[in-house]
Amino acid sequence: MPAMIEIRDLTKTYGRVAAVRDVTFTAEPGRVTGLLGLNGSGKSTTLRILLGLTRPTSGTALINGKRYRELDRPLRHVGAVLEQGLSHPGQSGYAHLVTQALLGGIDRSRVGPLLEFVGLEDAAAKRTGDYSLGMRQRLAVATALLGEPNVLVLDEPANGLDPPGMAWLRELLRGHTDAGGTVLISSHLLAELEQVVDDVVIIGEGRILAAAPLAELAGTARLRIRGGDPVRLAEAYEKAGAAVAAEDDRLYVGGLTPEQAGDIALEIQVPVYELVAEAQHLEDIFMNANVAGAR
Ligand SMILES: Nc1ncnc2c1ncn2[C@@H]1O[C@H](COP(=O)(O)OP(=O)(O)OP(=O)(O)O)[C@@H](O)[C@H]1O
Repeated sequence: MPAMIEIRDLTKTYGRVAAVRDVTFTAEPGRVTGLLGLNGSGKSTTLRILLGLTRPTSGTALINGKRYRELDRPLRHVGAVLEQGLSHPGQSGYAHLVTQALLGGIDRSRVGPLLEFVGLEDAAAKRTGDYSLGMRQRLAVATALLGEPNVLVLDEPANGLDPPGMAWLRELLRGHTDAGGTVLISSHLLAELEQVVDDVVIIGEGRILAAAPLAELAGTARLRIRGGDPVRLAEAYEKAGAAVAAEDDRLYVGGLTPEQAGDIALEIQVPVYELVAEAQHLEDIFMNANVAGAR
């Protein structure tokens, strides 16, 4: 079976607070899926349910077709890097990995090569309490890879990584998906994520605001239009099914090609002074989704 993550109709309420509401999305094999949201939007809750650390109020979160608790030898299916970090600061990186290997029923012979793989071979004997934040992230990634899982789940892995560390992580994740693995990564660092994700899931106040391939979201360039009668232009574009936002004397129009927008202006006899197709960055996509979600 291909490695994948399937979240369906997931809801989690804490008393009267709905941390996650009716969340549905999939993270597919061979692709890096980014789960994006502001603080408190429900990212961690979704990931914690996926990893069997929190019970959902309703709905399902499956890894390779099963709930985490139903997985036989879960570390062989899924490796996770969560925010809370490592438990024992007095242990060396090597000892930490050996302990985790033993707990997970994994041969300790994997530890040496893994330390090398994440670039910690020279720090293997050092106490993890003396590790830098970046080194701790590398060790957390090594821990996640212990069972050679085909699914990787990373909660805010970019925190604490410097630019070379980020480049290292990007390459590692790309290698994982090139080999057919699945990666789900949560973050609010949009510029960093933009360089690594294939698919984007935007979550706000516990709800999915957008879910699509990045290329599709970024490719739907919006048009910036300045014309003689913005009000009539906006009406005509909306009638044609476009999403229109006005700012000063400019309109931002989504869902039309430049040709369509020009033809419509000609039809209603409104002159156009400026018409620009703007490519969207992940940051714009994210902000637009949150603005639309708040309406
Ligand atoms: N154990 C809990 N008890 C009560 N409320 C909770 C609990 N865990 C999360 N929440 C609430 O659920 C909402 C979503 O929290 P969650 O941690 O999933 O967000 P997040 O997107 O991961 O944010 P962050 O980036 O800050 O970690 C928040 O309003 C939070 O206060």
